[in-house]
Amino acid sequence: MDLSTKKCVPCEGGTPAFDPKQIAEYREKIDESWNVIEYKKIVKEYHFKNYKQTIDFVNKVAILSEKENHHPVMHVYYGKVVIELWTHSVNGLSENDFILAAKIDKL
Ligand SMILES: C[C@H](O)[C@H](O)[C@H]1CNC2=NC(N)=NC(=O)C2=N1
Repeated sequence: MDLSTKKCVPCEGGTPAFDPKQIAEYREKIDESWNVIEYKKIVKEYHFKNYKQTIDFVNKVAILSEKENHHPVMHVYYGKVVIELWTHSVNGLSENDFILAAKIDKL
């Protein structure tokens, strides 16, 4: 199943965050360059030639996030963006995080 073809869906309140087994399963569905941090979030660095390309990418991610109604934390540097994904409403990881990761990697 190509996660990038799925749509993020609002998390019902009370939905539990993914457990380590689910995280391991979904981890295999996204690029290996994503790192799982303490079973709480997934993080990936993107590198660019200059600041304009960096900001162009950030804007594309912002537009995608609005469309999916699922938003990453983005740390923006001169030629690098560090993207952190987790689901705030469950204070951990959900399928939405892995869907958005797959979509971001296709931008
Ligand atoms: C009301 C709105 O749907 C929610 O606040 C959405 C917005 N974007 C979100 N993004 C992320 N990463 N986690 C959320 O729980 C979340 N919730």
